[in-house]
Amino acid sequence: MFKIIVKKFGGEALKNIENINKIANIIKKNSLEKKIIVVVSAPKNFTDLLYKISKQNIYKKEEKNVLLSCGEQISSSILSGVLNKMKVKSTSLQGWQVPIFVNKNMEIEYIYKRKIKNLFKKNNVIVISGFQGVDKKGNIKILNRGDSDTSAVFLANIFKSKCFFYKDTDGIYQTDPKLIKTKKIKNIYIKDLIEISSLGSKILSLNSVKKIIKNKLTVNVLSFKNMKKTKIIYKKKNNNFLIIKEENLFRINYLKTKIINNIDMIKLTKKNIYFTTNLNLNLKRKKIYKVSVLGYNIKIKVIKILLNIKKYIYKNIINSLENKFSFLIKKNNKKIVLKKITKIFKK
Ligand SMILES: Nc1ncnc2c1ncn2[C@@H]1O[C@H](COP(=O)(O)OP(=O)(O)O)[C@@H](O)[C@H]1O
Ligand SMILES: N[C@@H](CC(=O)OP(=O)(O)O)C(=O)O
Repeated sequence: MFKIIVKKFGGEALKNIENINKIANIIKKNSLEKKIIVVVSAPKNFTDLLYKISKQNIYKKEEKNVLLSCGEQISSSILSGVLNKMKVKSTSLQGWQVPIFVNKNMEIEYIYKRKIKNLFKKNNVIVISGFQGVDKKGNIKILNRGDSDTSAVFLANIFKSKCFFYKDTDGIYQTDPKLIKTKKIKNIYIKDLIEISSLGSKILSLNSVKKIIKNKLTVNVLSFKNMKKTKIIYKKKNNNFLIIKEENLFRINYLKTKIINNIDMIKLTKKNIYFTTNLNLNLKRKKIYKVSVLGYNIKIKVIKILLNIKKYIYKNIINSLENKFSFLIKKNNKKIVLKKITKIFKK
């Protein structure tokens, strides 16, 4: 059998025709030696818009799924069209055409290989819509937010192929490089990616990281602009990675997460502060961000961080665990807080 590789392109890569041309050139180059499964998500912000539309209470569940999955259909058809125009033999497939079976928990259950294999007899590239599939009754189903990464990883697993995730950043940085200037992390231990993703980080979805680990898949996260990357490693090195993650509580539906429901103030020692408290509901109307600091040996820095950013912390809601430390701030203070923390870790 011919060699297959999987390449996943996200919202950034598909947000305009300039980027689409760029990624089509990357695909074209590789398609000379290998068969390529390309997994796409919706153009940037498109799914957010569809979610807003779907909030109107007029749609049945089946129609909602059709609506929310249509961003990926736009991406896959356009990209396949651009590839064919460049003389790359390509075709597009939606989740139901493959088919990719999705269960009621919005998880991929099974993917049929036959159609993909057959189409590779006449095509070099198959562009598959991520984030979507079909149920046993033939209804279109979607996955969880961010899970077009998971579509890519499942496809890589059934074809035992390598998986490449193309981003607009050239790797994983200490914090979002679009917000402030920070250091790039050269290597990241795969299990640390779980921590990062479970905090709602945008790098790879949590479900996809779990699947990567379970099936020991080879993955790369690289830039579609310059091909630079952060290496994902399977052996733990003594690197003291550090990620500072900020997230808008309302985007990730924070009120549903465990941290908030569990604990009230527990312990305050010289080195560690172990407390958190329930969010009060009027928080809902405020623009509150959760900032999390992740990494080895961060505990000893917690007091220092707190002293530096005390005045920005919102209502002292703090939570510190093994390698994690989180607190809430108001949106306007995001940049200054991130700058202050990165400075502490520079020393
Ligand atoms: N620690 C980080 N390192 C790198 N990028 C980050 C980090 N935190 C947030 N980002 C943001 O994640 C974005 C890429 O993720 P995402 O939007 O999921 O990509 P896509 O959907 O295009 O694949 C980047 O544009 C970057 O601004
Ligand atoms: N479009 C879907 C799926 C996805 O994974 O998107 P992205 O790869 O752009 O994060 C979402 O917004 O959830």
